[in-house]
Amino acid sequence: MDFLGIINELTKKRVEAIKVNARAPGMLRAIERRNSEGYLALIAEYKRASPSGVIRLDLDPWTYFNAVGQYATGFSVLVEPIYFLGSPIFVKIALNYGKPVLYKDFVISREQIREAGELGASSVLLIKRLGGNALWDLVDYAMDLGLEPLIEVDDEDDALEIVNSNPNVMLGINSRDLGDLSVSLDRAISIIRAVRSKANVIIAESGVRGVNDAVRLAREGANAILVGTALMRNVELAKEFSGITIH
Ligand SMILES: O=C(O)c1ccccc1NCC(=O)[C@H](O)[C@H](O)COP(=O)(O)O
Repeated sequence: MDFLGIINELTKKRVEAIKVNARAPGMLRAIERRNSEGYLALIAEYKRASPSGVIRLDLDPWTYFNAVGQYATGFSVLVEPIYFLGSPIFVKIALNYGKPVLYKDFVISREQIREAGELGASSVLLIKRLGGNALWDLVDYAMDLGLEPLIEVDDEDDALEIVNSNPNVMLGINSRDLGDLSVSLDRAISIIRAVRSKANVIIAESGVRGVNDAVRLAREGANAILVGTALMRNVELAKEFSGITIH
């Protein structure tokens, strides 16, 4: 098939996605359900690039979601267009698979949360260090729109502040320091240990390279792992990640 034939087929699929008008199922309940079955929940992230560079451009969203969908509890979709080569259309495409969908951006405004709701996402990422004093207003606004906030932290003090303020929210613990972009699973595990007795649901984000990393996080009390790079590079890992038990 020549390029025009290929792009014509892809464009037809994209147009179909644009027509989708649906709300994805809830992320929190899906994680709790997977945990009740005795397994760590996997949130598979569609991530084409990052500030470190291009990850994968030859893996279209349909191929990715088809490959990981049967093993993932939910999807995370980057919509940030500059560093991550993301797009809101990827959220619409993810809706086709009947799974919860996390709208992933650097959210600083109600307009972005409104976009997440209009697209049909289940959940929206709110980064504690980015939200600052507006964080709880953004949390309330998201919940008013029927979205589940995932509040992300990368240090122990912020994690404790969140779980002491609202233990019922989903807490994302990022092993990536959003200041210097260093990644440390040990730091994430230290934060998990500090809050696991108080947190409702802990999602360990970033730096999961393989099964051993995921098993460590499960043993320390993570309810879910959010994996991007490793899955974009090898979608076969989804099956392995989905079979990790929690204690
Ligand atoms: O992924 C990055 O390099 C990054 C840099 C700066 C801010 C945020 C960044 N990532 C966003 C994420 O939260 C990750 O995409 C997600 O946790 C998956 O991480 P990974 O499995 O390590 O790709």
